[in-house]
Amino acid sequence: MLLRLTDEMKEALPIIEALRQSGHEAVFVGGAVRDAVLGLPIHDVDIATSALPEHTMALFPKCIPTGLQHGTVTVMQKGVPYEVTTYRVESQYEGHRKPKEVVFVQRLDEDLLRRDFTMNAMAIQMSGELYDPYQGERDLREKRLRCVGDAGARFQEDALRMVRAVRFLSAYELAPAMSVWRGLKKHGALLRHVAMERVQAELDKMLGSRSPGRACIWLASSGLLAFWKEPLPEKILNQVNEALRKARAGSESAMPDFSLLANVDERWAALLLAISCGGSEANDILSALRFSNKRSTFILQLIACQEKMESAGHLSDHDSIQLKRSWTEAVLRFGEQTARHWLTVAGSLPETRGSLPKSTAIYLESVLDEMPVKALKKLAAGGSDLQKHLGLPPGPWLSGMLNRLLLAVALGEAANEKDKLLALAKIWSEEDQSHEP
Ligand SMILES: Nc1ccn([C@@H]2O[C@H](COP(=O)(O)OP(=O)(O)OP(=O)(O)O)[C@@H](O)[C@H]2O)c(=O)n1
Repeated sequence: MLLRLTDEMKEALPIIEALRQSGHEAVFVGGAVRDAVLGLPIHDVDIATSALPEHTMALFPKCIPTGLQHGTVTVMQKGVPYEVTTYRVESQYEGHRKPKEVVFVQRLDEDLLRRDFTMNAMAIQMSGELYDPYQGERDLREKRLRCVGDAGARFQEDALRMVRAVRFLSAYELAPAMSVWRGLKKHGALLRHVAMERVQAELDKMLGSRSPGRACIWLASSGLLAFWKEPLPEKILNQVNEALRKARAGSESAMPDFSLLANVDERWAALLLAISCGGSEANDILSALRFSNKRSTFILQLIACQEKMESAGHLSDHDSIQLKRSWTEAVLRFGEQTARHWLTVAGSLPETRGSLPKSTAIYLESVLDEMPVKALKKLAAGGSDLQKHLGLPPGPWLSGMLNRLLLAVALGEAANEKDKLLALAKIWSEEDQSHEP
């Protein structure tokens, strides 16, 4: 079968030509080949070669030995990095305590044989000819996910492949070959040996793909969630499985509308909310998955913002003063950017999980646009102005007073002028003192 090389592959042709001129084989492999066969946009172009890493390095002045023990050299071509990996096989699985050994080989079909799925075990020559010894193209045409050779052996070699299977099933709308499904059910527990960082990266790709809702449902039916290295508390695991089981039974309407969310962390927040996780359950899941502080803070803030807005009620009642007040407090607490992200997330939620009606989102957006101040640093009076004016030493009262003034200005109940704010603070502080016992 002859394919048209994609533009990204054409850009990488000089690397293949140079390797071939020095007497080595070199071909395109991996996900780019799979996506090119499907006519989908391709991401990273990977190259496999019969050349040993030291030969590849000697050929290209601009290269980085990114994974020499695995035979991988990153070659820079017009500022773009390409992974060039020597044909290799791995020693057979002998239990997780024994590290696998990489052995370089001379033949492409041997290299393809060690790969996970038939659709990932194809190669494209520089002529555009497809090399497909394990019928990956036929499996793709027939919408089937099949392992290269024995599924159990492939999953034992690398248990993360079971999570990859779930991603591929959903992203490419495939059905698992019987052997793949049996393999998933039989070897799920091996996932306990996989570092959570790798699981997280795979789940990120899943959630970032075209059909995260379907992926979640596959994930639940595969049973893989029970076998994380960092296990989820039983209660949360049951809750997640139950929510995903409902989503499966009630079709995708129990899932967020992920197509509205471009950002993967917005998708995480929407998913966690859709499966009824509050802040503390979400925190447990994100820390088990080793999310960075920055990412989990953002996701947890989106969840906290939803909880705050839901507790205000009236999400469909624009005239509610309480709604405007809660929204203003939320913007000041979580910051303008997070509040805007929340509007998108809340609009994507299923109706059963407090979805934000479009008309309310438009109203809240206009409130936000017109808010006179959105952060403390924009307040016309600062902490030292207040201390001086009220003649009080610094203390916890100060931040309370500043936030009270900020809210009044943000709600349009006070002007953002220093003299007026100081006068207001004086009145409030006198009132507070008169109420003290
Ligand atoms: N656990 C794994 C990971 C990768 N591969 C092989 O290495 C290739 C490249 O892997 P990677 O870049 O991680 O994934 P892709 O298949 O390219 O998919 P995507 O780009 O969507 O992540 C895969 O196509 C597959 O042939 C494998 O056999 N087993």
